[in-house]
Amino acid sequence: MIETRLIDGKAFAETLRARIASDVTAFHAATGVKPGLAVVLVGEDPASSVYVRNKGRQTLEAGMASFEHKLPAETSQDEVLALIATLNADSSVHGILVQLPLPGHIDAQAVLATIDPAKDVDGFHVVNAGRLAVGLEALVPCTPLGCVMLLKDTLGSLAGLEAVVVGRSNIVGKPLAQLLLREDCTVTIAHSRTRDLPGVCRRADILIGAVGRPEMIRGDWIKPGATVIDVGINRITGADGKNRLVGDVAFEEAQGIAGAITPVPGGVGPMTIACLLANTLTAARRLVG
Ligand SMILES: Nc1nc2c(c(=O)[nH]1)N[C@@H](CN(C=O)c1ccc(C(=O)N[C@@H](CCC(=O)O)C(=O)O)cc1)CN2
Ligand SMILES: [Mg+2]
Repeated sequence: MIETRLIDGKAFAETLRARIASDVTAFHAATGVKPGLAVVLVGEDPASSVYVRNKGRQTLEAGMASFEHKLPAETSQDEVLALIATLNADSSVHGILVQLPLPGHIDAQAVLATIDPAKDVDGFHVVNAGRLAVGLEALVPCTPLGCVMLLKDTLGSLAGLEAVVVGRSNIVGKPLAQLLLREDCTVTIAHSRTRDLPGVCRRADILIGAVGRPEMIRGDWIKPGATVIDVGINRITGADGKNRLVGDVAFEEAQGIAGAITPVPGGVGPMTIACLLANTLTAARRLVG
C-alpha cells in the first residue's frame, strides 16, 4: 500500500509570506515606495468578508499598505466602476482586487474589464488571461499559481506528466491548465459533460479537483501514486449534524492510493492569499521600476 504524503499548503504559504515580507523591506529601502493593495468588497457575504479581512491583515503583515473599500450590497455598477477609476489613477495603489462573487445586479466581467491590467493582481482581466495564453509575462490568477508552486515543491519538474484539471472556471480551471502547459505537462480539462470522468481522472499523474462539488472525486478515480491537488472548499453538514469543510476529493478514500494530496482546509486555500501578496509586489516592481 502507498503511503500518501500530505502537502502542507499552510506551512508553504507561511514561508512564502515571510520571504515576500523581506522582499518588500528591500524594495521599500531601494525605492522609498510601499507596495499598496486595494480590495473592493460589495455586500456582506460571510465567507467573502472573512477572506477580505484575512487579505487586509496579511497585506499589513507583509509590510505593504492595505486599502479596504467595503460597499453596501445595493451599490450600483456605476459606483463600483467609479471607484475602480479612482484606484487606477492612484499611484499609491499597485494592486486592485474586486472580491468575487459580486451581487447579481453587477456584471463581474464589466467590472473586471475596467481594472488597469498592470494593477490586476487577481490576473482576471482579459489582457492578463490572453498574455498567459500566448506565453507573455502576465499577472497570473492566485489560486492556480499556488497550485503550481505546491506541485513543483512536491514533484520537482512537471515536464511530460499527464495532468487532468476537473473544472473549467475562468478563476481556476482555465488559467491552471495554461500554467501546467507552460510547465510542459500534457493537459486535459475535464468538466460536467466529460464522458467517463472516472476513466479520464485515472490517467492523471497530477489530478486537480476544481469543480466545487463536495467529495465528487472518489478514491478509485485516482491513479496509484498520483499527486492530487484539491481546490474545492465546500461547507457541508455531516451525519453528526455538524458543519465541516470538505474538498472536491474524497480525502479519506484517497489515502493509500494517492502519492500526495492537499488537505482541505490547509492546502491550496492559504496559498491564494500568499500568491496575491506575491502578485502585488510583482505589480509594484513593474509600475515603479
Ligand atoms: N477576487 C477574488 N475572489 C475570489 C478568489 C480570488 O482569488 N480572487 N478566490 C476565492 C476566495 N478566496 C480569496 O479571495 C479564498 C478562498 C479560501 C481561502 C483559504 O485560505 N481557505 C482556507 C479555509 C478557510 C475557511 O475556513 O473558509 C483553507 O482552504 O485552508 C483563501 C482565499 C473566491 N473569490
Ligand atoms: Mg453577476
